[in-house]
Amino acid sequence: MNKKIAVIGGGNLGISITQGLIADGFVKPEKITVTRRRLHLLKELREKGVAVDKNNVNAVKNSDIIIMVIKPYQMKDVLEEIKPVIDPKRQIVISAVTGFSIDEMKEIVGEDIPVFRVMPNTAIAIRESMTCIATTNGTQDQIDTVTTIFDALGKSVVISEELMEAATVLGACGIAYSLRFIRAATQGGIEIGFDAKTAELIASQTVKGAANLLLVGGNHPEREIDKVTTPQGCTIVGLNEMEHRGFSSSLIKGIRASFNKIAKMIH
Ligand SMILES: NC(=O)C1=CN([C@@H]2O[C@H](COP(=O)(O)OP(=O)(O)OC[C@H]3O[C@@H](n4cnc5c(N)ncnc54)[C@H](OP(=O)(O)O)[C@@H]3O)[C@@H](O)[C@H]2O)C=CC1
Ligand SMILES: O=C(O)[C@@H]1CCC=N1
Repeated sequence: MNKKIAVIGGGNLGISITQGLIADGFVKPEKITVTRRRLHLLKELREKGVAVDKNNVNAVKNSDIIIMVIKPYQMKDVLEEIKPVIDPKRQIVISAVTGFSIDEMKEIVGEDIPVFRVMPNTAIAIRESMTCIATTNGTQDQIDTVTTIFDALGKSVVISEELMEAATVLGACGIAYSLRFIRAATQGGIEIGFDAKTAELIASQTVKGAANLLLVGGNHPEREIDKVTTPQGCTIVGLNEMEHRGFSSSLIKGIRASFNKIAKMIH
């Protein structure tokens, strides 16, 4: 990709996005400027050739795409700071900031600046993110550009903004739910004989394989489950015991609890 990118907020997520973008040369390091106040914490990126700067205005002036990765309470001030140098004809603003709406952004930067909201997850660091993308004023060309960026960092889907909170729960919080499944499976594996490292390897690769049966194979989960569950076998016994104890139900209720919480955090 031959665009210049400013990553405003080089913290956990900003660094992960930058690392993902420069991996395999998708974007040349010198085309990216990452900003934060404590510049010394960007030493590793600087050593890889990424430009680092304390000055958000300079970074924005020199870029085509501006990615906001600061905390929600910092958004108003930083958007106001960069607003005078954003050129609506040439630039787009992408925000990964949880709970800051497109309307709130447009109120600060103006209606004519193309604004996107994205919800990636932390697997973006290894370019395996699921990223949901929303816009209300981006053109198809701009949507294609944003999609190309996040497809290079995993998979992406364009959704309506009303679904952003749901996307946060299923995609971003989902990393934690999935990892807790792997952790619990690992603990079960230890109980039935494996050392912790081997149990974790088996549990993790098994989850990856199961996910790929759907992503690569294109099948419905229950079809794949049917293939594993031998009549009167051990899988169905274990699976039914998990369901009797509320496996699917607890996941669905947990997702709803997260969703209720995010709704309260935002409104
Ligand atoms: N989708 C997901 O899975 C996740 C999404 N998020 C979202 O991403 C955003 C960032 O989260 P995260 O990376 O964890 O937070 P961090 O605190 O790690 O990063 C924010 C960075 O912004 C920098 N910063 C603060 N003020 C300014 C400023 N005025 N100009 C430039 N940089 C500034 C800070 O560095 P310094 O203090 O040195 O300036 C800090 O490194 C949040 O809005 C959060 O909601 C977060 C986690 C997961
Ligand atoms: O737990 C949270 O509130 C944030 C939102 C997405 C991931 N972490």
